[in-house]
Amino acid sequence: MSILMQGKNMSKNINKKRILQNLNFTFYQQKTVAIIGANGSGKSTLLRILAGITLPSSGTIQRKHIRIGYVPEQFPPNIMFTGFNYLYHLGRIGGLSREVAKERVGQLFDQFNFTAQIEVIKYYSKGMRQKINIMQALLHQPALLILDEPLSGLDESVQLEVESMLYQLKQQGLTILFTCHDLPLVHRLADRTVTLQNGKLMESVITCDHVEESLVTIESTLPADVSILTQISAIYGIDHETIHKNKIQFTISSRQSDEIIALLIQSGASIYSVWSVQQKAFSMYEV
Ligand SMILES: Nc1ncnc2c1ncn2[C@@H]1O[C@H](COP(=O)(O)OP(=O)(O)OP(=O)(O)O)[C@@H](O)[C@H]1O
Repeated sequence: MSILMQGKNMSKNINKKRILQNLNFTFYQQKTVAIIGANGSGKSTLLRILAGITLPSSGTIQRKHIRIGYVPEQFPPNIMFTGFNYLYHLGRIGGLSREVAKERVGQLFDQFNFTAQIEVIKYYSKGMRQKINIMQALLHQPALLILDEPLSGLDESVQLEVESMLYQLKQQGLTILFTCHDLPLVHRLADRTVTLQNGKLMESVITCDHVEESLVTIESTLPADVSILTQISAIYGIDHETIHKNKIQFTISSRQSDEIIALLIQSGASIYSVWSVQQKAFSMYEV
C-alpha cells in the first residue's frame, strides 16, 4: 500500500485563532477516507490544506506529485455559462485541446447521466449544480478527489445518484477524501474514518442507529514483516492484541476483514481462525 500524503505536526491558525493543532496523519493511495467532526471543527480548513489551496501555519505536509480534484462545499451560484461551456472552458484553461476538452466533457456527461442544457448554471437545480461541481473536479482525471460535504442540501434521489457515482469512482481506483455529516453514507463509502475534535485528528469507527455492524475476530501468527501491524493500526485505527509470543488477534468490522486478512497473509502471517462476534456494537460517536 503506497503512501499518498503525510502530515507531521501540522497546525493552522486563522486570525490568530488555532483551528488545527499538531495534526499527524498518513493517507494511502486508493483508500476512501471520511473526515468527520462537529460544525466548525476545521474539516473544510483541513481539506483546503490537503488540496493545496491553502498552506498550514506550521508543520509539514508531503504529498506525491499527483493531480488533485477539489469539490468545494459551496459552488459559485451565479455562473452564466451552460454546464457544457463552463466545463469546456475550464478544460481549455487547463491545457486541453478543443477536441479533447469536448470529448472529456462528453464522457463526464455520460458518466453522470447529465443531459446538456440550454440554460446557464445559475438556473440549474442544486443537484445539477453539484454534478457540475464534481465534474469540474474530475475534468483533468485526478488521482485524488477531495470533496467537502458532497451531499449537503441535495434531495434524497440526487444524494443516491451522487453516492453511487462516488462508489463507482472508488471502484475504479480513485483515492477519495471527503467530509460528511451523514454517518450511514460515511459507513457505506469510507474504508477509514478520522474525526476532528478540538483541533486534533483521531481515528474512529463509525456506528449509529441506522447502521448494523458485525464484528469479526481474526487470530493469526505474528507476521514475518511486523511493520504491517503499525500500518494496519494507522489505516484502520485498530491495534492487535498479543495472545502469546507468536499469536495475535484483531477484532474488527466485518467489512474490513478481507483486506486485513490479505495484508496479514502478504506479510507472512498464517491465519489460525476467523469468527464473527455477534450482537456487539462499536462505541457510539455523535457528530
Ligand atoms: N476565512 C476565515 N476567516 C475566519 N475564520 C475562519 C475562516 N475559515 C474558517 N474559519 C473558522 O475556522 C473554524 C473551522 O472552520 P471550518 O469551515 O474549517 O470548519 P468545518 O468543520 O468545515 O465546519 P462545517 O462543518 O460547519 O462546514 C471555524 O471556527 C471558522 O469560523
